[in-house]
Amino acid sequence: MRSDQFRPPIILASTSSIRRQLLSRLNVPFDVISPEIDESPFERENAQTLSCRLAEQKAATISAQFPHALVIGSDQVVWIESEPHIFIGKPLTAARAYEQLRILSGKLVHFETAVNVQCQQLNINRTELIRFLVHFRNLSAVEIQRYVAFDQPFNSAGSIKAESLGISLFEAMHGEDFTALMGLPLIKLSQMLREVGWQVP
Ligand SMILES: Nc1nc2c(ncn2[C@H]2C[C@H](O)[C@@H](COP(=O)(O)OP(=O)(O)OP(=O)(O)O)O2)c(=O)[nH]1
Repeated sequence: MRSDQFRPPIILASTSSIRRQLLSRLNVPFDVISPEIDESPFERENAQTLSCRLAEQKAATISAQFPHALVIGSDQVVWIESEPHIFIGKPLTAARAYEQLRILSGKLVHFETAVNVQCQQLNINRTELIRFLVHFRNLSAVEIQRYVAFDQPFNSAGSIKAESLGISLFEAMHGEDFTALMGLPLIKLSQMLREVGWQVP
């Protein structure tokens, strides 16, 4: 699509404040509408399939109501290298954040972040999955307590805010896009938006 053609309005299908902050970095106008979907995994569903399916479902829920809009959905699934069928969600409380970080201490942890962009009217529907790997340090109980009290990562899958003090919990990290670790892969999303005619930058 040429960049001077009709550009559908953008809707971010999310309840996540960090996703809203991240999308704002791309300097495109957008609205935010929360999708109410069941995020439970299917029987024997792996992390990559789950992440892509939920990102698509979130966007589809909003796209059905606004077929003319370009809807963005995203989902992140976190799992430990040694236990691929146990998914780590958002802790929601300090106690569960503390518990999660005790489990993640010293482990190799995968953050699978999918992003879906769809527009019914323009017959667009594309999903990309960006993987990010974090090797957590061996964390003491006191370090975990101090961290949880400081960052209060209750709405972050895996109980970390990597852009904040969470980075001090890492031994190493590997991935092509740090914003994918934070919850919305902006390098890939920028490319997807350009391909449907949005000028980013
Ligand atoms: N601030 C921050 N948030 C993170 C980080 N890593 C993950 N998150 C957040 C992004 C998402 O809001 C959340 C991952 O959970 P979900 O993918 O289920 O999204 P959530 O339910 O929060 O929002 P949504 O499904 O989009 O309405 O964790 C991080 O390093 N920093």
